[in-house]
Amino acid sequence: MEVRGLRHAYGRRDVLRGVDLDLQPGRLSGIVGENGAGKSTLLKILAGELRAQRGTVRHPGRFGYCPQEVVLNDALTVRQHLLYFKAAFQLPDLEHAEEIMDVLRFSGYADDRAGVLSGGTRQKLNLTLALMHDPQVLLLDEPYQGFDWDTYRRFWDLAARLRDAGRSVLVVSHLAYDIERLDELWRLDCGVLQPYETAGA
Ligand SMILES: Nc1ncnc2c1ncn2[C@@H]1O[C@H](COP(=O)(O)OP(=O)(O)OP(=O)(O)O)[C@@H](O)[C@H]1O
Repeated sequence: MEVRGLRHAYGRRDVLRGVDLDLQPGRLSGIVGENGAGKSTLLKILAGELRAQRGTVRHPGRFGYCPQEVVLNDALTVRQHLLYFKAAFQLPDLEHAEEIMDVLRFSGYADDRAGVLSGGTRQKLNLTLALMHDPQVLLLDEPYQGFDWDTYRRFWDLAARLRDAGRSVLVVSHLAYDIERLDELWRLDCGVLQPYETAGA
């Protein structure tokens, strides 16, 4: 994915002031920034959910987007969500989705309605829906929010496996935990991306 010169403002509030970013296959990348720095705005633009006022986003293939806010239908079961997305992604089966559910340890919830799931389990479903079509580029906005420690570690193992399989994985967070797991890390500060090290953190 190649991003050049992204600029975006909400009214008079400049949020992105010229963001350039290259996401390479087989790289696990991170972006950190304070609350309100513009991380979700950037990911929404990369995912095509929001149109930037200036700049370009180019990507060669399919991508997966895990938004910060979980978008589920409370009346549908976990399995019904998977079937809905299977149809949308035109997948032959749910094999990959079931593997991810197994890694995240929530296969036992397949017949539960989303409305009764715990926050962490809703997030597991959110992440599974973003990954189940095996996208080449993964855009993950605070993907481990609500995860317990064990699930958090499993998430990173999964992210590393996807990277090793040649996917581009971008993880956005307000906290720079576990930065040694990343191949590269930027800080979104004052509307531009800086290498994390040069930010002096
Ligand atoms: N739809 C909107 N209309 C107006 N302002 C917005 C809108 N969405 C975001 N903002 C503002 O833009 C700024 C960046 O918001 P954004 O959600 O991108 O930040 P963030 O880095 O993801 O924050 P957090 O870490 O708290 O999730 C904030 O000041 C926010 O209030």
